[in-house]
Amino acid sequence: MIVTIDGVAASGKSSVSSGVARALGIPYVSSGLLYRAATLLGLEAGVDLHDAQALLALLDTHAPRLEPLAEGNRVWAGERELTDALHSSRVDAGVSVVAVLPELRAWVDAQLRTLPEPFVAEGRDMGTNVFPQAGAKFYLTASPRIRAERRARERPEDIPAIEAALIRRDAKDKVQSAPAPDATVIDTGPLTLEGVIGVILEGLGKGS
Ligand SMILES: Nc1ncnc2c1ncn2[C@@H]1O[C@H](COP(=O)(O)OP(=O)(O)OP(=O)(O)O)[C@@H](O)[C@H]1O
Ligand SMILES: Nc1ccn([C@H]2C[C@H](O)[C@@H](COP(=O)(O)O)O2)c(=O)n1
Repeated sequence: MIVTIDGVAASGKSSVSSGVARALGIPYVSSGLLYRAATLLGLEAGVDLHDAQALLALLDTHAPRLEPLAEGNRVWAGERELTDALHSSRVDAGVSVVAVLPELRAWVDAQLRTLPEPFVAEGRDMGTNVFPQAGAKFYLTASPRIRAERRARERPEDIPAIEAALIRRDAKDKVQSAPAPDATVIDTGPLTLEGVIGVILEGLGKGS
């Protein structure tokens, strides 16, 4: 079984997916971390983030791999753990450039499609492009202000700066971020994290 949870930036995809995965006793898969890993490696090597061939060469050398655990995904490049470095504002600002490159999308999709079921997959195009056959699909939204207020609890920048960056990233990610026609769209704005997880479990017939 595959459950997909897509949505806009900072809409709660990874927190919600982790909660749903733990309730189901299966892993979740954070596809955005692979785009973030490619971005981090590109920034560290000083390559042009528009240069797909240079990025693919780095991915070939460092071979980053996703460890999809229910409590939180980790990314490794050989013995080095990249996870903590993947959510900096620098990576946030560059990742949308990398994520529109067809060659990079093909690389991420190929990694994801090797993973053994069952799992919850979160990202932008899990329900549309990568796993169109998924048994259940959800799509999370919330206003930019609410998302910025939530994110401000974990970043040093102030709410207006985070909100502006989220609006910019939404625009850049728009092409690959449309909800699947058969996805249940959830406005998380008025809901707590536990509330969103509860709505999804209810939708899966696993509610309490
Ligand atoms: N319904 C909610 N109510 C309150 N806080 C929430 C809710 N959903 C998520 N959060 C909080 O919002 C922040 C962003 O959530 P999270 O990192 O899961 O989003 P994301 O969509 O995976 O982000 P990104 O697109 O940047 O990877 C976290 O601090 C999380 O705890
Ligand atoms: N399936 C996906 C997952 C992610 N992306 C892009 C869009 C984001 O800007 C970036 C990081 O994702 P996040 O950690 O914010 O979920 O990667 C995508 O295009 N497709």
